Amino acid sequence: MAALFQNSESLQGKPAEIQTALEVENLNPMPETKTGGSNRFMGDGVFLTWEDLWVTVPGGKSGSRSILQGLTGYARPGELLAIMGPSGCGKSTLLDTLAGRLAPNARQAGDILINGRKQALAYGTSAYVTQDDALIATLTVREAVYYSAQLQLPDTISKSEKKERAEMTIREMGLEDAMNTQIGGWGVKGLSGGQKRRVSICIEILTHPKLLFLDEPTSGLDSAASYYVMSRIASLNRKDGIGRTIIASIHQPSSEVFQLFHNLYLLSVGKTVYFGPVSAANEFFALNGFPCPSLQNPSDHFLKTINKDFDKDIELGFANGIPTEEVINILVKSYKSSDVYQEVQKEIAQICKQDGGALERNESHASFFTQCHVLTRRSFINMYRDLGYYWLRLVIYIALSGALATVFSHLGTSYGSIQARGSLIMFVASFLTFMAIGGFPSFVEEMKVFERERLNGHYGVTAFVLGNTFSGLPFLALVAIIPGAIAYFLPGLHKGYEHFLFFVITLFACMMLVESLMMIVASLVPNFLMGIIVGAGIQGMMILVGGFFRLPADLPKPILKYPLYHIAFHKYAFQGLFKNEFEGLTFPNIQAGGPPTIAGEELLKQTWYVEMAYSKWVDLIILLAMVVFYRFLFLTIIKTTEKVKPVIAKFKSVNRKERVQIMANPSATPPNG
Ligand SMILES: Nc1ncnc2c1ncn2[C@@H]1O[C@H](COP(=O)(O)OP(=O)(O)OP(=O)(O)O)[C@@H](O)[C@H]1O
Repeated sequence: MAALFQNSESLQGKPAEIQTALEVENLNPMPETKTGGSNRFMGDGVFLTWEDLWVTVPGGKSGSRSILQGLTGYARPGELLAIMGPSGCGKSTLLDTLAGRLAPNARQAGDILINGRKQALAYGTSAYVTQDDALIATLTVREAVYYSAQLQLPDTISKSEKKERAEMTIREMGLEDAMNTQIGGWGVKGLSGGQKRRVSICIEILTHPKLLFLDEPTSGLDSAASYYVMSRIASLNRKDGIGRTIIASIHQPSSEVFQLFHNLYLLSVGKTVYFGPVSAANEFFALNGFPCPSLQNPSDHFLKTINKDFDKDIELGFANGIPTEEVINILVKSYKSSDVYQEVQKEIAQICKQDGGALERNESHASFFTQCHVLTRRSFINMYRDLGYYWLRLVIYIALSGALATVFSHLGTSYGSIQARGSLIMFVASFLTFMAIGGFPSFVEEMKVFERERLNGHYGVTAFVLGNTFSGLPFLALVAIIPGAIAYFLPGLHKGYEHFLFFVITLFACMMLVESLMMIVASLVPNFLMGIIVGAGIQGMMILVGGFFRLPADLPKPILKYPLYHIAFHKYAFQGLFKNEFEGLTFPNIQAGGPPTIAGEELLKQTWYVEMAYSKWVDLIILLAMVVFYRFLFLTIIKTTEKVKPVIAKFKSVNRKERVQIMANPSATPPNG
């Protein structure tokens, strides 16, 4: 092995072969790329380096297990780096760590530098095609990519040019025939998994990002489509004369696809088995006693050699009769002592010496107004097409209002109608508003798309919140007016359109409040089931202390003293609706010895202890102010999370003592548990 790695001459011909292949395809006319020769002419490109990178998560006997162990490497402009390894070896974790998107429970240590500087990535500094496709299921391929183009490209580019850029990218990804097909999701069959992958790629390469991460871009694709897609990604390097830095994790590349890559990062159980030129990997394996059989795809051979998941299956046998764990250790050790590794370190030192500039955020260049406008339209179309977002709710609300109208039919103005009116209002203010929780699953899906687009810098948080708010208004109005009219007029609540208007606006405000509350929940608990439970629990508590089930004066002191009673929006909904209903009405009094009639105002004061110091319109204004406050709170939470995450990451770095422990006993904390 030493011969190969001491004599870099032996490596020189191979990139040229690859180069020739690429030039034939006219895809990737990049200059020679060999170990030790960084592309310094790529002045505007991004050099990414990482040294002694560790990632640990809670678990294992010692309380933490290491997913990545001391990884070192670099990615240079104009080059494609392939991260390969068996399933579960840490490929996605490496990409996430490099892209600054490590999971909250993980801790990292080691240096990741951009152009030789420490810089926090994410939120627009790079583009990342994640393993899961977070797309809006109701949009067609054309719409999804075009909306993205409108959000990401500057206002100076005309609409027709944006459309043309979007459609060209779709065609480049081989999706022309699916241009008008809905993406699809649960319940709606749309694109295949491989087609969705390609839509995700389209969206992220529209702006030709300087630093691009792709997590298994070819999963779900056949070998021809994989080659085609990877070729297009490689061809980004030809655009505008700027070299792009592209890092992709990849499973089972065909030999053709494999040759599109310049460097290979081979991982197993979180350790570096090999990092260097693709062309030299074969020799590295051969010199360590694991040569690739002729006629076998080298990438298949590498993965088979370092996959220990099936060691227990004697039938499959081991490479050269050696247990795979041992094979991995041999390769890891051998690599660490190779000249290639020395070259890698020299190269990193060279890169770090350069006075590179900080990587600018690739924030949306569309104006704030354009972002709001496009997001409102996109969200409106999604809400309109997604049956579960509002339409199903409208149907259920109509059915419930019909049931309400039947149960409370012919209310009249008898003494008994006092209690019936109170119960009807209570049902509307609590249960009908509670039902607004029904849009949560659709909202969670929307939040996944937001998370991806936000991290990739497509638009700002404020534009998203405004877009989502404006787009939902017509639907909420519809859900408030139609079922509201059924529940109001059929039983015969307080006559007069002013009273009906107040009833409908209160219902509308309460539903908006529940939606806003669920948005806050979704930003903190981004899990569908947990979110529903948390949201329902909070509302249940608010309903309970809202002043109907227990009269406000009788509520235990802590509930009144502490803010729960005052922040429970049901309090204002109950109060406002009760005032709206009872003020101005009189009822016969059946109690012996009392006056012949009871005024509604008396009932409000003496029976329900409603706060009469202010009018029902004040209650409504408080509700509307709460809507604004809740939306603002949602915005603040997202913005704060963005700022706090990098700070938390700093505090969570793996300390030296832990690293020493892991190194001393690596098998005690295997990345695969
Ligand atoms: N946040 C986390 N908390 C706990 N364990 C984690 C976390 N992230 C990753 N892991 C574990 O680390 C290991 C590596 O995961 P990772 O997703 O990086 O592997 P991978 O090589 O990308 O796998 P695949 O090819 O199957 O996608 C797995 O065992 C996984 O369960």
